[in-house]
Amino acid sequence: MNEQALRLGTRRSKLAMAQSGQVADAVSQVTGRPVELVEITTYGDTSRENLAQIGGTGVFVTALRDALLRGEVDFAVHSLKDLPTTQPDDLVLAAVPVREDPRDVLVARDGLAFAELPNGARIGTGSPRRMAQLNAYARSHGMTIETVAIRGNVDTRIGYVRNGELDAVVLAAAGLNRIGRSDEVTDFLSVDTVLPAPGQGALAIECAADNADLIAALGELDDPFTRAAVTAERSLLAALEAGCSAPVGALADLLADGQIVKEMRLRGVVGTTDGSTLVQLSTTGPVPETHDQAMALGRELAAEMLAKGAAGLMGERAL
Ligand SMILES: NCc1[nH]cc(CCC(=O)O)c1CC(=O)O
Repeated sequence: MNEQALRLGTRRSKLAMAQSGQVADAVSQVTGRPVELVEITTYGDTSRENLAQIGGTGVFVTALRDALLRGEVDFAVHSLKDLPTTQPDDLVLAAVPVREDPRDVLVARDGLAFAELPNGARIGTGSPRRMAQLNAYARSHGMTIETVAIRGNVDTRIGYVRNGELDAVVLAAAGLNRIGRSDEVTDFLSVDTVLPAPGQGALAIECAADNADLIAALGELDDPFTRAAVTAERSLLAALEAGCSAPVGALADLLADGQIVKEMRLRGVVGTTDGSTLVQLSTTGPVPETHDQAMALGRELAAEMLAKGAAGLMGERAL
């Protein structure tokens, strides 16, 4: 047994440390080698600028990828929804483990559910996708809400509710689960109301393309269904030519008849942040067995969404 430690490059945010720690344990199990966390600071961590202005969530990923390419670390763990859809040739996603809860959740004052928020409620989120869908829901249900652009880590966001600045914030269930704060959730938003970001709730374990032994070892942590689902979701995002800060939601899941998995369904949404227009479509097909088949499912839905005017809704990048 090779006892040399594997170096895992991670951001130092609480969420990144939590998910890297969990993956480190799993990698240790399958490789029999100790895993050492190497902290790397990214521009996205230090900048207080609006995410859309500094080039979207890719800013979190670049520094980790640079460390991988320089050989300073052996592998890295990313939130899949923060990964740009183009994969560099010299890096591979060696594993996409089983996805966590993909839903968005509400953390509101006084334990309120979304439908219980009073008129005029101020809801914080930095995500145009969440704004578009929350505003669309409010419009069609006779609610008035105000979506407020916020940034910061999970603690900062929840802090806006605790200090009374906002009535609620919207976060990903997976992130709260991973840092052990799921008890803060006051409402799980149905994916029929708010479709999550492509890849939300899933992690990607990335390493250098020439590291065949490590790729093979990490592959044991791969879940083929999660990989097929997130591949289809990200293919949709790429085919819409939307960036990671675009108002695009996507979720693929398996349709089963009893115990027997029949098909994969892919749902997609794109809208204006004020919620006045949403294009929301779904398609189903055989469960993809190859990367190309998963990509094709995403492209197919993108073509249908573009035919319904999706492109015109993505002009507004920021906020
Ligand atoms: N946008 C930042 C981000 N990237 C990944 C997660 C955690 C959830 C996940 O892994 O999908 C979060 C926090 C959030 O959106 O609340």
